[in-house]
Amino acid sequence: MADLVQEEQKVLGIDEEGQNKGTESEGNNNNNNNNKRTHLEGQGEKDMQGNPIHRSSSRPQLDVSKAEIQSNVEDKYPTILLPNQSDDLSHLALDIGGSLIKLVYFSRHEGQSDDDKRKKSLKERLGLSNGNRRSFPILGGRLHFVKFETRKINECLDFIHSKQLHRGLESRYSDAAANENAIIKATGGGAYKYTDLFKERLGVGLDKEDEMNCLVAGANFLLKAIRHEAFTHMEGKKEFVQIDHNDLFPYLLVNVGSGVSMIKVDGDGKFERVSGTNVGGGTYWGLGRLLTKCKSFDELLELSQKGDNRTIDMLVGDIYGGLDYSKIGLSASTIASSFGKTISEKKELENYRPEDISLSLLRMISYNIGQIAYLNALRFRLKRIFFGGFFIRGHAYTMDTLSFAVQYWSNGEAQAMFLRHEGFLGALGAFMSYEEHGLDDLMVHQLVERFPMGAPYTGGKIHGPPLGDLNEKISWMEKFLQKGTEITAPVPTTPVAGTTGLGGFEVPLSKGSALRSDASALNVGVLHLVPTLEVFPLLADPKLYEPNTIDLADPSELEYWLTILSEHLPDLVDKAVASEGGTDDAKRRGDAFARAFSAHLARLMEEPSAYGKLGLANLLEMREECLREFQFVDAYRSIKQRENEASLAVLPDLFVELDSMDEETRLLTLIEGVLAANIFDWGSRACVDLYHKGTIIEIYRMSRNKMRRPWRVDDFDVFKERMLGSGGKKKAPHRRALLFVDNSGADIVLGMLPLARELLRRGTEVVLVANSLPALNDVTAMELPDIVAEAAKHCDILRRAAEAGGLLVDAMINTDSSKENSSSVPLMVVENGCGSPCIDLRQVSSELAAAAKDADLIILEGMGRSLHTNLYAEFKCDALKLAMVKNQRLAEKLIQGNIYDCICKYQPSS
Ligand SMILES: CC(C)(COP(=O)(O)O)[C@@H](O)C(=O)NCCC(=O)O
Ligand SMILES: [Mn+2]
Repeated sequence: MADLVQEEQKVLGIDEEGQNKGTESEGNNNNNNNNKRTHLEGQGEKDMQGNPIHRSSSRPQLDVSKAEIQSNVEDKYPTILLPNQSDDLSHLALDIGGSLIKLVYFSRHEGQSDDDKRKKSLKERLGLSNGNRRSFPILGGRLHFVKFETRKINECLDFIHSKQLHRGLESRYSDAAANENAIIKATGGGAYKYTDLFKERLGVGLDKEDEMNCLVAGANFLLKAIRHEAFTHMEGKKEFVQIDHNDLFPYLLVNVGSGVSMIKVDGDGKFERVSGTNVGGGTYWGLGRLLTKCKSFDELLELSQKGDNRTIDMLVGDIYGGLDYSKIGLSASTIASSFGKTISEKKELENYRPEDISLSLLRMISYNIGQIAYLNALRFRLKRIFFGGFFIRGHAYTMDTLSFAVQYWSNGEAQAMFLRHEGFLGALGAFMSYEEHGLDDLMVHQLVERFPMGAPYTGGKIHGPPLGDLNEKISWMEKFLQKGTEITAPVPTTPVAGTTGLGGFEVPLSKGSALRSDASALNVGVLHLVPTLEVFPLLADPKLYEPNTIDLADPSELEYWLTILSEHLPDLVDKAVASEGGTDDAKRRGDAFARAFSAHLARLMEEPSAYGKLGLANLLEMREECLREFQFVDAYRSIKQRENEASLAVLPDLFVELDSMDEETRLLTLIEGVLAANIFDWGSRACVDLYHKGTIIEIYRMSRNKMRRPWRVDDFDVFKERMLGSGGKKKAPHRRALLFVDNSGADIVLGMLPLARELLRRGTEVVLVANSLPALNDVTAMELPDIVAEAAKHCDILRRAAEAGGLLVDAMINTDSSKENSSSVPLMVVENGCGSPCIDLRQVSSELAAAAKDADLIILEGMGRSLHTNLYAEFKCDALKLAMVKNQRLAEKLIQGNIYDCICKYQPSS
């Protein structure tokens, strides 16, 4: 296959037009639902200008038209869908501290689309029952994390009001009209201090929740529900840690606020404050302010970054004439006495640099806290210490100092850890105290964190109200062109020529400069709660499963892939804009998308762990999500259509050719066909270049002709033996095969469908597993029934199987068919629950999980699903991984081969 590169030159004639045709702009249908909100009336309540608001009831106004119970009859607590409910119902909780107000709010977005109905009826027909799946009190939604400075509390109130977050919080059980009963759960001192203000401005009361309770509830939720929430921080290096939920308790939670609380946590709601110290964040800030004249805590912290504490602290070396005190294990650089050097010198405060003072103070307080924390861990035999509280603030030096202290005093036995959402522990805990949200039951696989534009500026930093609707986002991105570096955010710093696309990403000016003192701060995304997601049941051991093959913690890998994604951008933007009819609105959105995605790339370049532990799969998904955020629904739709049509036109010939072969030759030809057709990949730079040089069919033929065995990874013979038997001995066919399909066009039509047909012919049920949402040119579960229906016109096997599987009903060809009256094993389609070129099998759709129950063969196809992710995954059943490697670096790294080499990796169930 390697000489395909030379072969490219010979192929002529394709152009990549088409993506502009047949598509219409869907316009910029902003979802600014706030405007649609029903008018509420009430007595005595005031709006933001102080005018009375009239409300008809204390409850949120729901549009219950077409309400439907969504569950099986046997479900005890059925969920009720309100398809016409126009806006989110929200829960809001607050942690009002001395310097920051933290908000956690929940928004619900769910409706039953036609596709949901299709899936439901398909599942019923195929008997894919919900099994023992529970029903959920929440339908799914999003948890948002936002911060405001307490001194700007009015901004916070405006934000709550503009998003109407205080509505829908009234008791859901009572019809009482009195809005005075409306409450928001709140913790922190400000919950007491600002009660009247909230009542006056928003007409709601603050229901105070105990701070300690909230901290623990928040920490427990995060540690159990969020993957890689915790991280260690040593010598400037973050490492995310996966904590086993069954081995979480007990732990020590050290909350470093103004003072310090040390809490031994033994379980949910089970904790005890075992110690504390009055020397904490308030001490640092108070002393620091007096000694340095700094105006803010952040300013003081920033100063410390440029400090040298040796001018202030007395070191062991100062006492021992530059030598270590090795007898008791103290090096010359160990601090013997914080601020000790100042006694012997005849200097006044003005003679010391504020930077050095700040650093000495920081080290003094952090070491002290670290040491007391360690002693308490020792006292109760706790091996993990989690630090949180406003003093930490993701500040690298503080974390390093605390870690060093714990490591030093415990001789490496205990470990200091930090939490990505540490600033939100209290608010989250207050949120958890609402009883009816059902959040405490959520599990890791039901949560997906996403980083929309706006999240970096709300969750991670204080920037006032986040960007709400699309138009706001676009104009905000446009402002960067004018404002450039003035805005403290991870954005490209220079305007880019051309209408669409950015040529590359630019890293904001250096770390530690005035521009960004928070370079190492972590972003907190929006948590999507998807109760229907499940762990793929056929994973051999979910605990050992790691989807990503490439480790982006390796800086050279990260740089390579960020650069690749950046280079792809202009082309992707062109496709996206064309897919929306090339209108001015689409161009504007395209530009904004390019800037937004470049900003993410730049942020990652600057701080690789800014978004937590990311693999290549996450990066590729982030690109798709970013497109969706700017309302590019399906950038490759016309390319997909065109390639489907071209491939379907030659499919009958392929069937004839295959049917003339003996079983063995046919199986080989089929696998060759899958590998060859995987070349149609619009996500690969090399392949896209190739498409300029030939028609779809020419490229497919050429690729087929080059499919000489042995492939770079070639387990075909073992697979063949399982399929066809050996030495005259036949083997029972597989019961059910799950085929994880990849691209549209030749890949699905000339590759995977013929393979599915062969399995069906042998009596194996086939489930085609496709994306729930578009990603590059991948075929989606929505698109598949039509493609199958078209293919079935030329093939009885497919037709009968598709009828048996209910697919032709979906494609509206034969509405009378059912499983019972067909003699064939069924061909089915299920969605996989994702919208990315890769697949993380820890989070798949419930349909797929249900379909997997009876499966004894899985076939993963394509680079995204079987190379970038899952190459090393092990399964409980037979697994075949098929892909063409369409990237030179990856080929060299993973299979010591070349671009266009193929893998056919077969792993029989053990
Ligand atoms: C995005 C992809 C994983 C899609 O591959 P597929 O799963 O369709 O085989 C792949 O095209 C890819 O890794 N592209 C980026 C690298 C490159 O342009 O070479
Ligand atoms: Mn693909």
